[in-house]
Amino acid sequence: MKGIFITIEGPDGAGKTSVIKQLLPMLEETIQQEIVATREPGGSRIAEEIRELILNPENTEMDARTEALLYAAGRRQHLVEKILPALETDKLVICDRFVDSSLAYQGAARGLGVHEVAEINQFATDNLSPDLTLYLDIEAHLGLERINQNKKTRQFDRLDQETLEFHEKVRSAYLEIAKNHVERIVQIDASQELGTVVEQCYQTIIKRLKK
Ligand SMILES: Nc1ncnc2c1ncn2[C@@H]1O[C@H](COP(=O)(O)OP(=O)(O)O)[C@@H](O)[C@H]1O
Ligand SMILES: Cc1cn([C@H]2C[C@H](O)[C@@H](COP(=O)(O)OP(=O)(O)O)O2)c(=O)[nH]c1=O
Repeated sequence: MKGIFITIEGPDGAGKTSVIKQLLPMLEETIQQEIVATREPGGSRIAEEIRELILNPENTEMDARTEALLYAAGRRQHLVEKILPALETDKLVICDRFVDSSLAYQGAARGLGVHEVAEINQFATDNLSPDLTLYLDIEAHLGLERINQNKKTRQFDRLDQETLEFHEKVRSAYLEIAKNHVERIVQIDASQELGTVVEQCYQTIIKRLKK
């Protein structure tokens, strides 16, 4: 498999969606390889249906393990339908969120255990790990402030109902995961101006592609 698998991670409001939007045309201009941009939760028809179920603000009674299993199930379907076929045909796949999100949100913040959630995801992904992960780091309250400022343009989902404390746990878990996987994860300060964050992401990807 010659494709390259890049994931973008970070707390809510870190700027993942905004960064990817600007990054794509920059990459398309400079590299020959075809790019497939996708996102989790979702990214395929069945996985988008699972996304609706997980993020529906009315599903307040959803159990934490059910939530973790649904994310893993959606991930499996998305992987089989979209990511693996792209990698098998040598494409560059850029995915907004992947397993690290489940480790941080369900494993750490929900308290299910990072190790336990890693195990169900190893089953779901058959141990596929990204070649590179850009971790956009931001303090939880800053990410939430960004989202609140732009509430009208963004859908309010079930995880947005969580407390600041929950989002702080997410961020601490990401920092720990990044520290433990320096060979794969590059940490970028997402509190900088958007243009600077995009440029740093771009340079990191180009450096990885030259390897
Ligand atoms: N570097 C930045 N500086 C200031 N605002 C930003 C920056 N990056 C993103 N934003 C704004 O913050 C909000 C959340 O960004 P978004 O890209 O949706 O984040 P995410 O996908 O990580 O949740 C958006 O309104 C976006 O315009
Ligand atoms: C992929 C994934 C996302 N999530 C959460 C993070 C987000 O709060 C929510 C929706 O993800 P997303 O649509 O990426 O939201 P945002 O643009 O705010 O980052 O799902 C998990 O809890 N576990 C996971 O495995």
